[in-house]
Amino acid sequence: MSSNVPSFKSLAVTVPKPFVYHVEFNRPEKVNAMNQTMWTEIGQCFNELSFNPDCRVIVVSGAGKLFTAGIDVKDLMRVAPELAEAEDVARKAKILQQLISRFQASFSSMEECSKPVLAAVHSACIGAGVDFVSGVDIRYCSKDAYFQVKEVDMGMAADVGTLQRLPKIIGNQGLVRELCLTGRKMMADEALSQGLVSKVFDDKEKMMDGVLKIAEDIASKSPVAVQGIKRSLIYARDHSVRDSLDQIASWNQFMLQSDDFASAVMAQATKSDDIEFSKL
Ligand SMILES: CC/C=C\C=C\CC(=O)SCCNC(=O)CCNC(=O)[C@H](O)C(C)(C)COP(=O)(O)OP(=O)(O)OC[C@H]1O[C@@H](n2cnc3c(N)ncnc32)[C@H](O)[C@@H]1OP(=O)(O)O
Repeated sequence: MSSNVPSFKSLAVTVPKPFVYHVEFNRPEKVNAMNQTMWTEIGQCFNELSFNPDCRVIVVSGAGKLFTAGIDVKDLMRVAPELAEAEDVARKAKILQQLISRFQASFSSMEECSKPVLAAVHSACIGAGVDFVSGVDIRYCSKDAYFQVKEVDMGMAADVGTLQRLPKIIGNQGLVRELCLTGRKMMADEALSQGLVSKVFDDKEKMMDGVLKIAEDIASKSPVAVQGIKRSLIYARDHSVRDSLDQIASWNQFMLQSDDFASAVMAQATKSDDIEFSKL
């Protein structure tokens, strides 16, 4: 295995295609429930891959029978004694503030990662799983998949991304509220028709083949173009059109001077598809 492939306890990282990194949630015996180790490692993984020049695209999936059962509730309960010992509401709140901020930073790392992140979901994607997929660039699933914003059944408002990002992915605001307020399962066909996922595959095997092909296609493009597109789309989501036009003008005043632009324009003009871009 190349030294440029990070190694973790709760995530399995491989390189199935040139420049395509596959990150697998790897606690199959606990249906990929997210314990403290996994929350920490998710942040470390995407921060590391963001600056890894051998990585151009990242595909995330779950090992075993389902994508993820959400937060590891047993692990979460370990915070209870610490809270009980804290003197008063201000001290208890500080402990929770730190925990929530750490988890939020972990799930913002996919968005902050300069490389596109594609999620391939099979079977269940529950609770924190929906927070996670709301933070990636493109979602795919298999026919047996469902998405469940389960936090309401735990007596809490989701706090690591779903309520902030899902309404910007699904256009139907009433539907977002219904999903979050009832905790009902959104099945694959509904996820497709409402734009949460881009494609539904017959089964996990076909999904992984299909998603890796899409990732390979993206990885064959200029990394200057791909990283610029990701950054600018996220910027445009959060800013006005005017500000976003300024952002891309500032970006491209540098990036249009790159070798990638010159060689891609030449390849288009000469109808050549034999083009290799430097690592970024
Ligand atoms: C600051 C807070 C930040 C984030 C908060 C996020 C909130 C959420 O994520 S809410 C969602 C919480 N998750 C759930 O409610 C799901 C609970 N699990 C299930 O409903 C089921 O396990 C299942 C996903 C439907 C799968 O069922 P099945 O296939 O029958 O497997 P099981 O036998 O139930 O599970 C196998 C094994 O995994 C353990 N496990 C399952 N889910 C969790 C979990 N969320 N946390 C910890 N452990 C979990 C289960 O106990 C089994 O373990 P054994 O040791 O084999 O008993």
